[in-house]
Amino acid sequence: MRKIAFTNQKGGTGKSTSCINIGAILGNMGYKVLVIDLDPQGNCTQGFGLKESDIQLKPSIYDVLVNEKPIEEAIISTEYKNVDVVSSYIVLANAELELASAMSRETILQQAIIESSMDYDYILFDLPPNLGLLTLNGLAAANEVIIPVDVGVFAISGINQLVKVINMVKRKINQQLSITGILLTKVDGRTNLSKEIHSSLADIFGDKLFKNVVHINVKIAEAQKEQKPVFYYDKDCRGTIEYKLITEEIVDRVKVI
Ligand SMILES: Nc1ncnc2c1ncn2[C@@H]1O[C@H](COP(=O)(O)OP(=O)(O)OP(=O)(O)O)[C@@H](O)[C@H]1O
Repeated sequence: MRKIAFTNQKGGTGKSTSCINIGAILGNMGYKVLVIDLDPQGNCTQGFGLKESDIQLKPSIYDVLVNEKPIEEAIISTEYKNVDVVSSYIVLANAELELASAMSRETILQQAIIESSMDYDYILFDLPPNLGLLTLNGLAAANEVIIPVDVGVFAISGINQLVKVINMVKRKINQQLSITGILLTKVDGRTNLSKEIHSSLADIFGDKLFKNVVHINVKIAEAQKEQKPVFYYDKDCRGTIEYKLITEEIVDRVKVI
């Protein structure tokens, strides 16, 4: 079972978009996929078309973390092939405070997954835009990390800080964790800036930088507004094609420990 966390403490870098679209494409390829939404904004939950009425019928990730509900009880199936979701909504924002004095608070999700009998090919975690307790739980439960980087607002200092946190989690709570890839999102093909950033990230991260990138594509944003993965919104648009290429890279990528 591959467990991949999408993380970047910067907001709006394409974490949810990548999680939704890569999850949908993996599912369509025949892999069994669970998407765990760890962001109180619930973008991934909504991105798979789940409505408040679907969410209220089941425990959410909040109940798994704070109320010790077994994670299997929080699984909701979506209308998209092979994709299930553990949902999140705004109440999850309280978890940071409510768990502040809990025992082993960074590894609650890791334990919940270990204790479950879930059988997925891929678990994808959408993490919030900060380096708090929810992010730590995601990094502790995953064994791989993908860092979506918005080239338009890129800052190397932010990536360096994130890599330090990932290394700290690896040393202290999860030796399995490794960076699978840096994914450039919202690339504007008309500017040289993207090319410069691509080559400076390639110098630092070498093979870890995905060969494929995601360009700015209006269909991706439209699909998200319609609460659908772009693959199911427009099969032939550039956004779908690029996310398919990236998903193939993820499937083929040999883990670098
Ligand atoms: N390639 C793209 N082309 C056009 N719009 C995009 C693209 N990728 C993401 N977006 C849009 O950018 C916005 C932010 O994306 P997204 O929600 O995936 O970022 P995030 O990193 O998950 O954000 P947050 O940090 O707030 O959780 C969304 O409105 C999304 O539709």
